[in-house]
Amino acid sequence: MNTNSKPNPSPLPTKQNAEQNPENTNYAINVHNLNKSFGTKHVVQNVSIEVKKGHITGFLGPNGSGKTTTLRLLCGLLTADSGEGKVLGLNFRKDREQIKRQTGYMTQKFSLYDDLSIEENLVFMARIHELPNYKDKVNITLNRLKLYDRRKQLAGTLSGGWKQRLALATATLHNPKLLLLDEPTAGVDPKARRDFWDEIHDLATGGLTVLVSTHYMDEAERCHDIGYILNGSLIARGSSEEIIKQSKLITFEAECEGSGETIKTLQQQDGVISASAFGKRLHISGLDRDKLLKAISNSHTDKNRWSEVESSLEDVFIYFMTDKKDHRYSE
Ligand SMILES: Nc1ncnc2c1ncn2[C@@H]1O[C@H](COP(=O)(O)OP(=O)(O)OP(=O)(O)O)[C@@H](O)[C@H]1O
Repeated sequence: MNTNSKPNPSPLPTKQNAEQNPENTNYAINVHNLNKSFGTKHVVQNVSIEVKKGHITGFLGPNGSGKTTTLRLLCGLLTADSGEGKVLGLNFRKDREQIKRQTGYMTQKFSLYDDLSIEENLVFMARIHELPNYKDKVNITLNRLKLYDRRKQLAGTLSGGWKQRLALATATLHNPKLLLLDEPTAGVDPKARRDFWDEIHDLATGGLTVLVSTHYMDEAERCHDIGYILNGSLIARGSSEEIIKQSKLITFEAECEGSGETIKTLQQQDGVISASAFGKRLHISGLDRDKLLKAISNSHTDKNRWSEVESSLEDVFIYFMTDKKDHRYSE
């Protein structure tokens, strides 16, 4: 299956309704028709997004689809070419400085000073934010993120998980109302990722609104809502369950080891959007049940081993990335 080209499919229904009123104070973000170009490249195209206060929204999409640019536009780090609306109750184009002050931003590279200790990194950040009583705030943050015992350790000597924890500490030290996380768990182990997400949920329960860009399905499932961006357009928006349902994707699974040949045969069948092996299971997805059943019978696998299962978020995202236009969003 050729997945190299990435066309823009027609948008799926998004969660847009009367609640979009920019004055609605339940929303931390309520921005419409956001556009941004770099030279001739239209990187963010008419993106409209609303995020409730205290919600965690995940942005997914292929590399270069515009996730980071969208995050940066929303928090005032980049200027939009056009668009309107409010972020944290402020005009997102005119009040960028105020929005930035109330935003925490954690990048994939963690932006730490390796030659400073954990505590010195936090003190430095506190001074940048001109925080009053900064020593108290640093101590509270050290304790909250369980960094106190290591506070004298140089950041450059920390493992990936501890660096991530320190980066989260520096991004939240000033008690922001909005937290942006750009692929925050790339390269950290599963335990550190889990602890990180527990902390993010605690912060959200306390009212912090979180936007996170990620390539991980399990992280997407931990978000309250997801936005899928393809070629600069927001093509799907909702909870993971809603996105799976909206896609109308049908998936069959078989308990058998799939040889490369079987998978190849399945991939070439009419109506098959994706076919792949997961350990001892084969998985095929498409939009037309009859065509999928025909593909199964053409694949020389035991028909009785196949059963229809609920599509996963990963199945749906692979579907969004395929170039088989004839399969898209057919009723
Ligand atoms: N400052 C810039 N100047 C020119 N082009 C840029 C700039 N920032 C981003 N781009 C381009 O805009 C497009 C979208 O980039 P962006 O970083 O938003 O994508 P992304 O979805 O976050 O990608 P990834 O998953 O790889 O991080 C890419 O083609 C990128 O090269």
